[in-house]
Amino acid sequence: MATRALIGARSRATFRLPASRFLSIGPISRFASTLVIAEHEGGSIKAPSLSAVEAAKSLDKDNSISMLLAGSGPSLQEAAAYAASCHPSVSKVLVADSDRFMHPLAEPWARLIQLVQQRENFSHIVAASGSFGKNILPRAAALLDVSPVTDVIEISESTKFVRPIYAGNALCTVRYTGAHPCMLTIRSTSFQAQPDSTDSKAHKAPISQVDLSTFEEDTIGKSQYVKLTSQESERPDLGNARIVVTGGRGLKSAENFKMLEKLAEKLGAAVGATRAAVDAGFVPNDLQVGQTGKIVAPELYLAFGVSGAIQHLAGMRDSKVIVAVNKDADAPIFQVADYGLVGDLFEVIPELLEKLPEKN
Ligand SMILES: Cc1cc2nc3c(=O)[nH]c(=O)nc-3n(C[C@H](O)[C@H](O)[C@H](O)COP(=O)(O)OP(=O)(O)OC[C@H]3O[C@@H](n4cnc5c(N)ncnc54)[C@H](O)[C@@H]3O)c2cc1C
Repeated sequence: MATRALIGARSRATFRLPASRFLSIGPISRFASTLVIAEHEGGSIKAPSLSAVEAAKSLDKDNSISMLLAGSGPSLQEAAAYAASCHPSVSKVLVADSDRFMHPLAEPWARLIQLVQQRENFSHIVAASGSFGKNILPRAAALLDVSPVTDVIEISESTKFVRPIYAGNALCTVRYTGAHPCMLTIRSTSFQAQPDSTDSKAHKAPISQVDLSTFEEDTIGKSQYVKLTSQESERPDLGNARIVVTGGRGLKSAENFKMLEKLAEKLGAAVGATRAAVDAGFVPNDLQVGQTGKIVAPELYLAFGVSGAIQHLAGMRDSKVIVAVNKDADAPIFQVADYGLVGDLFEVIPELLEKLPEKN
């Protein structure tokens, strides 16, 4: 192997700013009753929505948590049955069954949230901060005339939240003093659902159908569902993977990314990429990690040929262990890495592939 140096100086300091007022219209006064907007697939609730329930739990110890599911067909009913027993803190499952909600378009979903809120008057509405929640929640907030608090990573009181600002370089504490409902998107990596909280045997919440007879179509909605393009892969989902193997511009081509895919297969890991790698067309943009991509916090994050720009760090700096391989000893990624290897990735990856056993 060529000469390499191991360096490992981790400094992931973030500044904490004092609490600031987010809005000042009038305080939320009563106990929390929270609506969690849930995303479902294949008859079960997606993991980030379970994290949203976990976050809702921290709003108030007496919080009553309802989950809203929408869609149509047998998979919706299956998901509703799953939702009823997916988490002991869910006290009710609301189901909106209509072809309008077949696809996650913001317009009909936002109208649905407005309708449900007008009837149930929840104190809080929470969704995970993925593309689903980020698409729907702000529009619903506009219809309800409130300002959402986004990307919450910590809840200390029912109206006091911590969220990252300046691409994750500072943490800001905000107090929501607006009108009902207080609407939040939460980072699922900060509210991991506990394994024992998904015990399906002990708990069954009641399921009720949302009456859609007064549902108003959004007449100004301009988006249209065209098609879903998704990659068939046995690798874990990037957002929830325990190990993430990320490649940057240093990989140089789409062809070279295949090495990284092999490594991910051996490690049972998800593949991630920097924006530069995505922009260069090496991989599709759903693999992008960072400020404008996915936020991940796996147990192990391996970065190959990644410089460590702040916009990339914003998406992975909370990973438990960070390993970086870069030929430039001054690359900023080494400032957040627990283990750093100064070396050529075109030597390191083949050597790793050779030494790691095949996955059973
Ligand atoms: C508003 C905004 C939002 C952004 N959002 C994101 C985001 O979400 N995610 C994101 O990633 N970026 C984002 N960016 C872009 C970001 O600023 C950087 O440009 C990008 O992260 C750089 O990607 P990179 O590290 O792959 O490329 P580079 O910065 O070009 O780094 C490539 C690295 O590879 C190393 N290298 C080269 N060859 C080898 C080799 N053979 N072996 C080992 N190492 C090698 C080099 O030393 C270098 O450090 C955003 C930028 C802006 C302005």
